[in-house]
This record gives sequence, structure tokens and C-alpha cells, in this order.
Amino acid sequence: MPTDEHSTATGVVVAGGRSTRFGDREKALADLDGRPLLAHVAATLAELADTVVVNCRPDQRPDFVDALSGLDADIAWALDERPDEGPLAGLATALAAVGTDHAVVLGCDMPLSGAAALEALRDELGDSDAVVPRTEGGPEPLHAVYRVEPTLAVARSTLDDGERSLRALLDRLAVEYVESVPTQSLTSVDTRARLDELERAETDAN
Ligand SMILES: Nc1nc2c(ncn2[C@@H]2O[C@H](COP(=O)(O)OP(=O)(O)OP(=O)(O)O)[C@@H](O)[C@H]2O)c(=O)[nH]1
Repeated sequence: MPTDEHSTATGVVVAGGRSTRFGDREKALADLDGRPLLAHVAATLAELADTVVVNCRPDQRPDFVDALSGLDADIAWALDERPDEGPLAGLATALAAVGTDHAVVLGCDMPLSGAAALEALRDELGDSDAVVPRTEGGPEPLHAVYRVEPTLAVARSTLDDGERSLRALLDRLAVEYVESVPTQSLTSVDTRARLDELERAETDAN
């Protein structure tokens, strides 16, 4: 549970993707170290926020409810009215359900994201619309902090202009880029092979 200092943040998980690279399973429900990836991500956000908003398709929700059943946080659901419109549309749907000044946002496939790394991003918000990690591979908009009101307005106008990418959103926001975020926190699991690697690393570490 967060301290009072953190009470103006809401956690957001964007989880309405199809996991096609993962194979025949929903990656958010895949198990790492005894818990679904979605539960890892939501638990990290619950360290920073009282409420975690989960954005997904309506058909995903029953299994996601089960996956999050042990979590000590208020879960709010932001369901995509139209599926498969992309993560920017999912983020807009989620932010519309947020009642706080800013949101800490993660993709459902980032089980190693750390509360300390996210907290450090939050500390950089200042007057910016968003704080986003950046690596050699580019920005990481689904491991970031967004000021809700301006981001939602810009996300909607970006979508209205026919743009679907999170990078198009970032191009239109006042973004503070941070290059010091630990690589581990930014690890995403897109394939079964990647998950197997993480499982092996966990086993070796224990
Ligand atoms: N709401 C919503 N979220 C999405 C959509 N596409 C991707 N996401 C989410 O955005 C994050 C990054 O998604 P990707 O890994 O790029 O795409 P994916 O569809 O999950 O997986 P692939 O089909 O293998 O590309 C994940 O948390 C996804 O659940 C979408 O159309 N709608």
C-alpha cells in the first residue's frame, strides 16, 4: 500500500493485446515464479497507488479477475469498447477511468518492473506531461508516468487524426525522457522463449 505522499497516483495496466508472438496463450496469464505476469505488474503498481486500473477486452476480464484475486489493491476495469485498436487506444480508455493527477502505466508483459524505478520516474514529473524511459531501442511508453488530463486530451486527438502508435502520442506531449532506468525493470515478455529465459534466471538465482 502506498504512503499518503503517493495518493495522487493511480496504477494502470494496458493489457488488451492479442499476444500473437507468445503463441496460443494469453501472455498476461502466463506464469512466472508462481504468479501470472499480470499479477506481478499489478502488485508493483499497488506499491505506488491505491487503485490499479486494468485495461483489456471484455472477453479477457473473467480470467484477469481470477489472476488478480489475491491482490491487496482496488482494481478498476477499463474495457475496450472496440478491441484491437492498439495500445494508444487502450491507454486512452484506461486514463478516462483515472481520477488522480497522474498515472503510473505498465504493459501487462513487464513482470520485472520495479516500484523503485517507477517511483524515480514519478519524481521527475515536474511540469512535464509525461516521464518516459529511453534506451538505445527507443522510448518505453508502457513503463512510464503520465499526467492524466493533458495526456488523455492529446491521446484522443492523436487517435482522431488516425494515428495509433504510442510514439505519435509522445511526439505531441511534453515528455521528460530518462535514460537511467535499470534494464531489468524494462524487460518485456513477448515470446515463450523470453519467459523461459527469465524462469531459468530465477532458478539460477535461488
Ligand atoms: N487495449 C489494448 N492493448 C493493447 C493492444 N495491443 C497491444 N496492447 C497492449 O500493449 C502492450 C504491448 O503490446 P505488444 O506486446 O506490442 O502487443 P501484443 O498484442 O500484446 O502482442 P503481439 O501480438 O505478440 O504483438 C501489452 O501490454 C498489450 O496487452 C490493443 O489493441 N488494445
